[in-house]
Amino acid sequence: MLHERLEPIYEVVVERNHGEVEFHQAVREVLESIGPVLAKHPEYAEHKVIERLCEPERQIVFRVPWEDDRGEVHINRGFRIEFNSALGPYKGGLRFHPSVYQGIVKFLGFEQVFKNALSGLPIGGGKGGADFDPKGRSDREIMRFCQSYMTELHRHIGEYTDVPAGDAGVGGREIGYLFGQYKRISNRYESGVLTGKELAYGGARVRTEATGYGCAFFVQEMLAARGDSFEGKRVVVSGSGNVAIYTMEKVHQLGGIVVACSDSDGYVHDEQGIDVELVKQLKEVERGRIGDYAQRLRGRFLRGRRVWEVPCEVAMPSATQNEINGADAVTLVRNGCIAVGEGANMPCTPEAVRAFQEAGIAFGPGKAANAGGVATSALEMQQNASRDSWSFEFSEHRLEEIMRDVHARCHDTAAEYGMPGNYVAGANIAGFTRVADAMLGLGLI
Ligand SMILES: NC(=O)C1=CN([C@@H]2O[C@H](COP(=O)(O)OP(=O)(O)OC[C@H]3O[C@@H](n4cnc5c(N)ncnc54)[C@H](OP(=O)(O)O)[C@@H]3O)[C@@H](O)[C@H]2O)C=CC1
Ligand SMILES: O=C(O)CCC(=O)C(=O)O
Repeated sequence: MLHERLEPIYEVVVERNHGEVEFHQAVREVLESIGPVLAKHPEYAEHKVIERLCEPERQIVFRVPWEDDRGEVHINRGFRIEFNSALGPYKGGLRFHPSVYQGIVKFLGFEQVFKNALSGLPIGGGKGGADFDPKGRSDREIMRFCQSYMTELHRHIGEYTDVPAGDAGVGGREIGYLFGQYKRISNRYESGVLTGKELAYGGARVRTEATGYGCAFFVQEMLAARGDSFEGKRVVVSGSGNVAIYTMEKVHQLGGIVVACSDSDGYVHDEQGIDVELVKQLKEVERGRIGDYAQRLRGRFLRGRRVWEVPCEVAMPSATQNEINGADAVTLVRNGCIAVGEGANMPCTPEAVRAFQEAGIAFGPGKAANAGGVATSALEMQQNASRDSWSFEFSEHRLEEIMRDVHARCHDTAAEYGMPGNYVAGANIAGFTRVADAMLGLGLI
């Protein structure tokens, strides 16, 4: 249910952003949480802060022409949504996936605004991408696509303006090609213009691991708040990309056992515990399919099946939006799940979130649980600005501290507003109030 002042705002969002259902979903979830804030802070409504927050500051849509290895020309559509810069330069990743359209980029940008606020760091929110499918493309094709994409994007970004990074389909290889093209056409070695770079050209240690490690740290905090830990827990992780791989690695270090992971073909089930080095080899080096895991080592590959049918105590969705529906959530709860940490952005449908909350399990929403990636990107910006390079140990320690703070902010805010244990409300309210206060201070812009 929405607060009476928020229902008309939501209706306008739906009308003005026709058909962008993922964006509507993300807005509704935040609006459902912030009703109690309006009672305490009428100034937010008076200055139309919420209406302003729902409208991106700038939306860029552009043509990306490129040529494949056979000489055929392709045209993709590129996006960058510069959502809110009240707290700092727009910050957020680029997604290359055929499903990308305005509504996906907008939902991701909107989530990013609150996530970045929650991190406590000086970064605004933005997101971008293209409806380009990198699967099966050669390195040269990826390079040509990235160069064409950056040929337009370069005029919109900068260390003090907008700092993109990776997201699904965009990792170190793509960031390298994007940075190379930016450097060439701007004639500036502006390290802080992109994050997620390789160490050889201004990258930061732990950025590759940060989203997954951070999510494991967040779940560890939620379990500790209930007097529990990862020790001996069966864990299911979806996906087998960047977030999933480093979630699995850290869960194992913290004493849990990841028994299943997936890709869009199906899932692999390994009761002895997923061998993360093999997944790295299959996915990061060979850019292959998770189905090969069982043939190479052990376990079973179940094609076309849903990974959430595997019994576990902790579920960590790390693939894509809306990948756990209401029925999956009921199955997880029935099978003994006690905690969920969202590594992906908005992987649980509203029905799934409701089922988890009604069952009283610890539920960490993405804008809190996966904030470690963007937070470590902000640390990369800090190192670039000071021409410094921190050790792995120091960087990981900073990440762990940040995730502990994010957890505390959500936990304490939920309690302050009379909803103890509700991390969704805590994350939305804490993120919202930090951005809203900055927007009030900056005047009507
Ligand atoms: N990278 C980062 O730093 C951050 C990422 N995120 C979020 O985490 C999620 C994953 O990102 P990331 O790991 O970087 O992306 P990657 O592209 O590295 O990996 C995505 C993984 O998810 C799998 N996948 C995609 N769709 C499905 C599906 N429908 N069912 C099962 N598996 C699927 C992919 O499989 P396949 O290869 O078959 O497509 C792949 O294994 C996204 O929601 C992203 O927005 C959030 C914060 C930061
Ligand atoms: O590191 C970044 O700037 C972006 C990370 C990201 O895209 C996300 O948090 O969803």
